[in-house]
Amino acid sequence: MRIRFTKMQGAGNDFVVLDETRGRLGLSTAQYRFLADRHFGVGADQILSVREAPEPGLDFEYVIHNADGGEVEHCGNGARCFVRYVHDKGLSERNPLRVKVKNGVLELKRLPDGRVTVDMGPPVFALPQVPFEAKGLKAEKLGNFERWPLAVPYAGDQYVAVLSMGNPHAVLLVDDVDTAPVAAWGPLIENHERFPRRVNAGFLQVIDTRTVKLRVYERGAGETLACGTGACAAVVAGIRLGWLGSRVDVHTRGGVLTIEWVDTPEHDAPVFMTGPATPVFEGEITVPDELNQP
Ligand SMILES: N[C@H](CCC[C@H](N)C(=O)O)C(=O)O
Repeated sequence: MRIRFTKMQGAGNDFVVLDETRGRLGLSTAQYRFLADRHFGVGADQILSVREAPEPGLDFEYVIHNADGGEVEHCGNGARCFVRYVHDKGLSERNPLRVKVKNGVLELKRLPDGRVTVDMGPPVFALPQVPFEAKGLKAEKLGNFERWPLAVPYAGDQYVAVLSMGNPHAVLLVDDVDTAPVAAWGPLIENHERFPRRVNAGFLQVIDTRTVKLRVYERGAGETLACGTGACAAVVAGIRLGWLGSRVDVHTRGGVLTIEWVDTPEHDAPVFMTGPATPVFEGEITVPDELNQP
């Protein structure tokens, strides 16, 4: 199958974007994996599909697949690229856009300077909704949050903050992101048995109450240069743990994301993320039909 795509990146987190507003491509997991492959395909952390809105009052549906081909609930950097793509392709002039994702609706607003602010919705802390299995563990209370001792093979118990931004996150505090064991511990945390649907592992270094550095070993993609939902999860955790203020610049290896969240007694305010969204190139590629097994 011959398909057209647009390559985009948001703070170095890179995407293949597909226009499915005029019909579904019907790609299989193996075909998504092919598109993301950096040697045999286009190469990307995630594949983003732009689809017709499933119901009135919404502008589009936004569907995300990780580089491993699995469909996921959310992608923050991708959401910024989504609105840039829709406007550049003339699919809509509305700003902000309201788009349906797996677990909710996002509002995407392009700013005059070209950056995009996304209303990422509220964080979710209920462990069964992350999901995280805490049975038999004793949490460490800190600020108005808790951290859980995660047994990391060969590294002992590592305390992580656990929450969801629609997708699951485990946030670990480190002294220095540049020397943190991201490559070694990332896959061990991603595939930890206490996360039944795996997890994105964030390595957070606090510089001051308004500034952090972050590396994320992403579920289904490995370490990326930036992770939007990971930045949101890290800042929300840092605020609740008492380390951060309500507006934080997150320095990732691919750029800076600004996250804003006002903690309230119910902890259910929406998280706002602002950052870049950049088209890189247009292309066409033949996706092997023999990969189209269910
Ligand atoms: N790997 C993530 C999806 C992409 C998230 C990330 N690229 C972002 O910008 O939020 C997951 O499996 O939940």
